[in-house]
Amino acid sequence: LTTEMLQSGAWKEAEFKKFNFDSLGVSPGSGHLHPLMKVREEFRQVFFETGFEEMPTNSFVETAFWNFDALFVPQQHTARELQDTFFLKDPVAASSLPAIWPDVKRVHESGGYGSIGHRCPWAEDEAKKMVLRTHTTAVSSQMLHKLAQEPYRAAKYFSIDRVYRNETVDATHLAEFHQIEGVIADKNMSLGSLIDFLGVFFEKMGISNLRFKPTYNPYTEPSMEIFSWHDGLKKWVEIGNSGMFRPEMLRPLGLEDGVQVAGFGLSLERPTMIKYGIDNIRDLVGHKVDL
Ligand SMILES: COC[C@@H]1[C@H](c2ccc(C#Cc3ccccc3)cc2)[C@@H]2CN(C(=O)Nc3ccc(OC4CC4)cc3)C[C@@H](O)[C@@H](O)CN12
Repeated sequence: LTTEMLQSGAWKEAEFKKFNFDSLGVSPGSGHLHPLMKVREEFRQVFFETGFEEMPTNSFVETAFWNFDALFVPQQHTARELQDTFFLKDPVAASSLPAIWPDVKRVHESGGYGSIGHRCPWAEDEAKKMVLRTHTTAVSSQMLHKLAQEPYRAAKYFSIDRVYRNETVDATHLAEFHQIEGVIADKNMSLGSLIDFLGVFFEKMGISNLRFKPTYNPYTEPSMEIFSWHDGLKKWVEIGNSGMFRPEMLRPLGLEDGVQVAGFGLSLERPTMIKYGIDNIRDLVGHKVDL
C-alpha cells in the first residue's frame, strides 16, 4: 500500500493479505543505561551482596554542620573555603542546628573523649551555612547519628551519589562527580578488619593485590590511601581512601565508647573511565555524549 495507490484510488482494485495482528513488528532501537549508571549498578550489587543497606542521598544540599563540623573538620580548614566548597546564597543558612551542636562545639574548642580538640573558636553561624555537599560522608554522619538513637546494633551503610567541589576542572576532574562510600559500624572493627574487608570488596570488582599507604583525613585516624597494581599502566594506581572515624566525631553523634566505625570511598568516574577506555571526562558526561 503506497501513497500513490491511496491518492489515485488504485487501492480499491488491489488484493491485500489479511492483517496479522500477532506479528511482533520491528523492534525499536532500545535505550540503554549510561556507562556511569551501569558501573554504579555493579557497585550497588557488590554492596548488597556484602550486607550493606543504601543511605538516602537525595539531598544535595546540607548544612556545613553535617558536611564538616559533625565530622570534626575545623571551621578554619581550607576545604571550607570558597575555592573548594559551593555555598548557597538562598537559603544562606539553616534556622537551627541539631541538638548535639553544643557537644560538637565543645569537642572542637576544648576537646573531650580523650582528645585535646582543635582548640580553635567554633561559631554556630559557620555551622549553619548551607553548602552543596562536598562528600557523601555528610550523609554518613547523619546515618550514624540516627543509629546512635537506637539500642546498639552493628550496621553497614553505603551510598553512590553526586558530590560537588569548587575545583578547577580538567580532563579528569569536574566540579560534580559521584562518590562511592561505605561505612561499617561494629564493636569489633579494627584497621585489620577494614583492610580484610576492602580486599574482599575490591576483589568482587576484579581489583586485587591492594596496597595501603598512611594518609590524613580530618575525620578518620588512622587513614589509608588504597592502591592497586594496574597491569595495563604497569604502575600502582590510587583507587580510593579509607580510615577509622575519630571518637571526636563518633561520641558527639551519640555512639557509645567501644563502637568503632570504618569508612572508605572512591569515585565512580575513575573506574568507569578505565573500564570504558575513556580519557577525557567530557566524553563521559556533558551534552556531546554519542554512545
Ligand atoms: C576530590 O577527588 C577525590 C576523588 C575520589 C575520592 C577520594 C576519596 C574518597 C573518600 C573517602 C572516605 C574516606 C574515609 C571515610 C569515608 C570516606 C572518595 C572519593 C577519588 C578516589 N580515587 C579513585 O576513585 N580512583 C580509582 C578508583 C577505582 C579505579 O578502578 C580501576 C579499575 C581499577 C581506579 C581509580 C583516587 C583518585 O582518583 C583521586 O585522585 C580522586 N579521588
